[in-house]
Amino acid sequence: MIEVRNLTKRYGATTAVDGLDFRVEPGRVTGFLGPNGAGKSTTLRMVLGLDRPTAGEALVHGRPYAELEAPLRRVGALLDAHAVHGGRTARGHLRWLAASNGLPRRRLDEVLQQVGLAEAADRRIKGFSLGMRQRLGVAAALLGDPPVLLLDEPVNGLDPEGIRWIRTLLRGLAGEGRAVLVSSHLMAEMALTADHLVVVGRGRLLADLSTEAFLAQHGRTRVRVRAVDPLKLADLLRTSGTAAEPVEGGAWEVSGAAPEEIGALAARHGVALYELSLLQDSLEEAFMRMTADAVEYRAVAA
Ligand SMILES: Nc1ncnc2c1ncn2[C@@H]1O[C@H](COP(=O)(O)OP(=O)(O)OP(=O)(O)O)[C@@H](O)[C@H]1O
Repeated sequence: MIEVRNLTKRYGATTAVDGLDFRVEPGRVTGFLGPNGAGKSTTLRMVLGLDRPTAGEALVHGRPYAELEAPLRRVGALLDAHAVHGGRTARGHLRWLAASNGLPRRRLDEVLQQVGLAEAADRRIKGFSLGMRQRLGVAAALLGDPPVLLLDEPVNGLDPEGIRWIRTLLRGLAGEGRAVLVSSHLMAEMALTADHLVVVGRGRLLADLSTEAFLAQHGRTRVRVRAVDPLKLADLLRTSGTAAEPVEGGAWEVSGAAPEEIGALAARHGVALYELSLLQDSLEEAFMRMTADAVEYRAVAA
């Protein structure tokens, strides 16, 4: 388990992480989300002992990372897929990591197989595509068979098949009871992968709840309705007291009413419908709405 308590990091006048508190529980994938500059990477670096907190603490299995014995057996991490020696082969890179952590040699072939790099094991990393480097980074994270995994943007550079592979892998690892923390900007992907979300903005905690609860709290639902006679429908909606907005193609989007209510209303007034459907915000839309005030850099309209 990862536990972050009042975690704070200041760089001069910039407060990158501002009193964060959250836990990453075993048995689920926790998505770590936030706009650019929100403090995600800084937090992950502090969890891994690569940066020292200005205040507060980040604990893995109840201890700071630096105090863990054989850390690769306790927590696996993928931070920067480029931070590898290009002159080494994939197997050479993993062999060096395994030796420095006292891990058995048989793990090399197991993880190379698991990430789909068995064929490329003896090629030099400098010839690897970004996707292959990501896979190698995942292999390194899995090498010690750790109960905690921490991955910063693991799907960067992966093609659709690779993205699907990461999703299945992470869900499988959580299914085995591991604690998985994964940061990503790809909301559609997070909606499919993460059971739980920790959302940060300007270094502060904005939300810590299940993906389902996040969507229920921050996503809107509307009813899309389209009738044979658009003018009749418009009149009906206007007099019904619902909040309705016209959209393209003569359709309307109604908020604050269920499809059943709109359908029954239309039937009572003899308005034949072509379409009646419930629209739910995607995780991306819900996320954009909740973080709108916490975006550090945004395009300003000229
Ligand atoms: N070494 C550093 N020195 C000074 N400021 C830093 C340093 N590292 C990060 N920052 C600042 O801290 C803030 C948080 O940065 P961080 O990289 O943690 O955000 P992030 O959420 O990971 O962003 P992104 O999604 O863009 O990767 C930013 O304002 C950044 O400029």
